Amino acid sequence: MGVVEADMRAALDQPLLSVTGLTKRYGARIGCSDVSFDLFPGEVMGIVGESGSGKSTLLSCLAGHLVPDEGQVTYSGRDVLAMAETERRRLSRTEWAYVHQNPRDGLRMGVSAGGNVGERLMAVGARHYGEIRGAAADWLGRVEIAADRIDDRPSAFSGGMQQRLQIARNLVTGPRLVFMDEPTGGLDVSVQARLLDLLRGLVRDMGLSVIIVTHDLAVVRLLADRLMVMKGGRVVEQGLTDQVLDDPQDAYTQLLVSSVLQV
Ligand SMILES: Nc1ncnc2c1ncn2[C@@H]1O[C@H](COP(=O)(O)OP(=O)(O)OP(=O)(O)O)[C@@H](O)[C@H]1O
Repeated sequence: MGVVEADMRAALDQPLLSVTGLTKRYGARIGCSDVSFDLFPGEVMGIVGESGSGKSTLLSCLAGHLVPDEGQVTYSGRDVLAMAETERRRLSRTEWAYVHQNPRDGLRMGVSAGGNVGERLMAVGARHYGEIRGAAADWLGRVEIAADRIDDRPSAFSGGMQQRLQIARNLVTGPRLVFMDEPTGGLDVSVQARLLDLLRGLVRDMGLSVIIVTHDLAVVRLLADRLMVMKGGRVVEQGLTDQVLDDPQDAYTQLLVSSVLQV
């Protein structure tokens, strides 16, 4: 084995994100409690659980939108919670991305579709107008938005198109770690299926590491390598997605899986 290959193997053996004992309280109420897991490069982890189980709180703590009360988060060997705000912001613009459930929260509605994608490149230093527009056009194509819509504002787009635009805006800078909060929530079933297919292709092609929060087990079945089930702020079960869904060990997971099968 060559030195470069050995180095790459060693890097892949290290978790990209390592979380230990993460706890967030809202006064006396528990948001999430004692959450621990490792996420490896190129891995997709799904977080499922009923409403109020702590999924969004956990994702917000991981992405740096909320400060946890206890625990450790290490990204690529760096202590995220000890980072200066400027450094964490830089990570959020470069190596991380965050896809919101509501595209309006992740897009600038008053800026054209091309501008929405292009300004992310400018935020990481791109200056050449022709190249920025070229990259934006390329990314609109990758998320199946017609080239002649590049100058339209997102408010003129359907919900599914807005979500695809939000994904393009997030991925244009080539992040390594993407946080997704119910990315298919609020969309029609047929639109969801198309979006999921697109997401799956992008995740695979770009080798992305993803943490995806959803209440939809079909979404994790399709996208996630590993699955974490939450209830009352705690992780009740985690493991390989197929294993957890086909042979759930925890009583709550069994209920969750069987309730979906009965629908
Ligand atoms: N800003 C807040 N102030 C007080 N309590 C909060 C706040 N945000 C969340 N909580 C509480 O923390 C717990 C976890 O909520 P969280 O929103 O993380 O769950 P969730 O699994 O994401 O739910 P949903 O699927 O409905 O978004 C709940 O008991 C909730 O009431």
